[in-house]
Amino acid sequence: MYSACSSAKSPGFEKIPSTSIRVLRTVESVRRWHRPHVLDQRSVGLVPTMGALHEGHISLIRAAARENHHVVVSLYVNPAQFGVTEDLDSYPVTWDADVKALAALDRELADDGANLGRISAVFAPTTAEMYPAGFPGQEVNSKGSFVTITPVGEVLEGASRPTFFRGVATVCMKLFNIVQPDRVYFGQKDVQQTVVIRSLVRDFMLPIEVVVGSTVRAADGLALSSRNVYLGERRRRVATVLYKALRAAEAAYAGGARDRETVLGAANKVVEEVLAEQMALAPEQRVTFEVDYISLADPSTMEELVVVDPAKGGILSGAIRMLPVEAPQPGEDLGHSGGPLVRLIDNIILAPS
Ligand SMILES: Nc1ncnc2c1ncn2[C@@H]1O[C@H](COP(=O)(O)OP(=O)(O)OP(=O)(O)O)[C@@H](O)[C@H]1O
Ligand SMILES: CC(C)(CO)[C@@H](O)C(=O)[O-]
Ligand code: BAL
Repeated sequence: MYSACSSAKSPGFEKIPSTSIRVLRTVESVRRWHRPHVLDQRSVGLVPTMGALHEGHISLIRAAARENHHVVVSLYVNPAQFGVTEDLDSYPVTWDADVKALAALDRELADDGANLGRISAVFAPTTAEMYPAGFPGQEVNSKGSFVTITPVGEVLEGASRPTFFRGVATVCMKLFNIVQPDRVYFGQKDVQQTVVIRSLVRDFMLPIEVVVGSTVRAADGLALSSRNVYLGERRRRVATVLYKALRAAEAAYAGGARDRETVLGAANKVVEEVLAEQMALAPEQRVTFEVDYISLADPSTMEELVVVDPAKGGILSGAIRMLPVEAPQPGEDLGHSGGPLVRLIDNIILAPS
C-alpha cells in the first residue's frame, strides 16, 4: 500500500512507497504542492484518469514527462459523468495495481534522460472534496454548478449518454482549476472528449495546451479501455468488430471514396458479416452485439458529414454494445462483474491532405 511520512520539520504527507510521488487528496494540498513550482517557473502536465490504469494511460504519462518538469496524474471516478443506469457501481477500481504501475513507470522515466520530468504527484480526491456544495446527482435535470459544451457535447456519445459531457467538462474544469497545469493530456480513443476539452479551453480562455495522444491498441487492434475487463474471453474475441469496421471505412476513403454512403457502407458491411457469422453459431458459442452508431464527422464540430473535404479530413467513430453472453458455460470467464452489457467506442482520424 502507500505510506504516510512526516518529520518534526515537514507536515505529514502521503507518498507511494519507494518513490517520491506524493499522494494528494485535497484541493488545498495540491495548491500547497504547486505554489513553489510556479515561483520556480517549472511546468506542470496533468493526465486526468479514472484509474484502472493500462498502457493507454501510461503512454499519456510518458508524453507528459517528456514535455513537463512535473507530471500530476489524477485518479478519480467522477460520478457526474455516469448516467443513472450506467456502470458507476461496478466501474473497475484497482488502486493497488495503479500505484504499482505508477511506481514502476516513474523509475523508468528517471532512467531515461530524454524526459524533462517525472511523476510528481497523484491527485486522488473524494467526491465530497470535488463537489463542495454536495454531489448534484446524475440525473439530466440535476441542479448544480455545471459546465456544458454544446452542441458538440450533444451528438454521438452525448446523444447516448446525455449527462456524460456535462460531467466530463465539469470535472475537467475543476481539475484544471485545482492543478493549474500548463498542459493536459487526453487520449484519442475518446475523440469526442478531446473536441469537448479543446472547446472548454478555448471558450473559457484557459491558459492550457491540450495534447492528444494516439490510441494504444492490443495486438489484434482492440483499443485498450478500462471497460475491456467486463468482456470475458468469448466477447473479447469478437470485440474487434468495431475497429475492423472502421478500418474498412478508412480503406474505402483511402481508395478514393469521399461520400458518406460509400465510406460508411464499407463499415456497415463488416458489421453485418461479423453478426451473421455469430448468429450462425449455437447460443453456447456466439456473441451478439448492437451498433449504437457509426459516424463520419467533421473533426472540429463532430457534425455528420455528407461528403469529406480532403483538405479538412474527418473522424470515423463508432460505439457498439456487446450484449451479455447467452447460455454461459460452466467455468466460463464472463468478465468483471459477471459480464454485463459493455459499451465500446473507437475511432480513426481521416487526416487532412
Ligand atoms: N487505448 C487508449 N489509448 C490512448 N489513450 C487512452 C486509451 N484509453 C483511454 N485513454 C485515455 O486515458 C484517459 C483516461 O481515460 P479513462 O480513465 O476513462 O480510461 P478508459 O480506458 O478510457 O476507460 P473507459 O473504459 O471507462 O472508457 C482519457 O484521456 C482517455 O482518452
Ligand atoms: C477525462 C476524465 C478523466 C474525466 O473524468 C474521463 O472522462 C476519462 O477518463 O476519459
Ligand atoms: N473514457 C471516458 C470515460 C467514460 O466513459 O466514462
